[in-house]
Parts: sequence; C-alpha cells; structure tokens
Amino acid sequence: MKKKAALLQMRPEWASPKANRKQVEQLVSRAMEEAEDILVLPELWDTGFFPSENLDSLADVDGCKAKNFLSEMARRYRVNIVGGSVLVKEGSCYYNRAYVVNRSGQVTAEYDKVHGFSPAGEQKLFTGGNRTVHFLLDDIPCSMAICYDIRFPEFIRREALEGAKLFFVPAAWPLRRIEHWKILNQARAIENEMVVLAVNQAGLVNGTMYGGGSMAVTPLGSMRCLHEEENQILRVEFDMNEVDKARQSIQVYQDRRIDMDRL
Ligand SMILES: O=C(O)CCC(=O)C(=O)O
Repeated sequence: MKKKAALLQMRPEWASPKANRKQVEQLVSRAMEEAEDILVLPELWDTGFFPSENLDSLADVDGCKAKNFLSEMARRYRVNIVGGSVLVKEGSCYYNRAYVVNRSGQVTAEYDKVHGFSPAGEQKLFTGGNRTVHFLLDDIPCSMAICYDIRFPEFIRREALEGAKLFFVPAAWPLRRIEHWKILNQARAIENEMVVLAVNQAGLVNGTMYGGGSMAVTPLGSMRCLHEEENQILRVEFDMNEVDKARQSIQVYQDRRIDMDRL
C-alpha cells in the first residue's frame, strides 16, 4: 500500500498561537497543491518550545482551539493530519499534547509527551503522559512519540510491539544536536522495522536555533531529509509493504531474547 505524506517543517512565532495557526493554514494550503494522504506538523507549533510565562493566556484550554482548527483543515482538504503538538491546559495541568485528525475531521487520537526534556526543565511545567498511543490512518497501524521521547528506545520498542508500522515524531530539536536527531530517527526505524516520519522546527525561536532536518526513513533505513531552512515541505511517498518485507527478511521480532531484555 503506497501513501503520500507532506512533512511541514516550520519556524513558529514565539508565543503567538494565532499567528501560528495562520502560518500552518498557509503551509497546509501549499502542501495540498498536490494530493497528499497525511500531513505532519512539528512539536509545539502553536507557541514554540516552550513558554514558561503567561501560560494561562497562551495555553489552549482542553485543546479546543487546536482540535477545531485541525479538524477544519482536515475536512477542507480531505487529508489526515498528525497535528504535531500544542500547549494544552486541562484542569490545573499543562500538557505537551498531540492530536491526530482523520480525513473527515474527527479527532482519532491524542498523545501527551511522556518524557519531559529535563535539561530545559520541561518536566517541571508539563505533566508527562503515561500511556502510548495507537491509531489507524487509512487502515495503517500508527503510533507516535514527541521529540526527546526518541532517546528512549525501550519506549519506542513497546509502541512497535503494540503494533505500530508507521511512526510519527514531531519535534523541536536544536541545530547543535541535529546529528543525534538524524541518527536516532534512523535507528528507531531500522531497529523496529517501521516507517518513521519525523518533523522538526527550523530557524531561530526565542534564542534557540532549531535544526530542521525533517525526515522520512524506511524500515531498512533509507532516509530523505530536509536542510535547516524554515517553512519547508518534504513530500514523500512510501510503501507500507516494505514494513512486512523488512520484518520477513530480518526477523528481529522473532529473534528477540526477551529473557535478556530485563534491565
Ligand atoms: O533530546 C534532545 O536533544 C532535544 C529534545 C528536545 O529539545 C525536546 O524534547 O523538545
């Protein structure tokens, strides 16, 4: 089964959700000048990574704005959207939360980033998720992680063992560690034998230079990757049959020694 995706690499305006919805609307419209099955956005595209002041005025209460916006985009273009993540307030807690919307505009999944990026103190401000997420896009079993989550191979392995064949990684990954980003995404695709679509922020946001390098990786590790320019679209076509072929030719799922896995 062949599918087409557009990865929407962008530079969010710092702490400006309204301006960023406008930007995303323009990027989506550019992307949909050609037919696509799936659009993918980066981490915290609504605010940048991550405001620690005025959170109450910036946070999207219960994600209503993001959900309405993404649903409207998905319905307008009849396209699936893996909506990166947005800053959500629910009750008295803040979440770095992703929404997935299908072609008819229904929100089919949500995921809270599990591993807060402790060097930036993310875990002090955001409540970390405590579950993996699984959803179907055009019948393909999918899962996702957000940014720092990909440094935890046992967590991603769990999502693969739970059935994921197509995997999404929205991120706000700085340029200075962009080699880690590329290698980790490639490794997660190869070791789990799945397709990985990873979308990063790009450009200078609140003093940090984000690295772009949004990328698509096949189950055997072939990679297509953008450079660091802002607001670029990477169009990729991938074949989900490659996942089954890779899993048949190198049988890591059967050959695992679970008895040796305990940490
Ligand atoms: O792990 C890294 O180097 C970057 C992670 C990060 O910036 C994030 O999780 O938002």
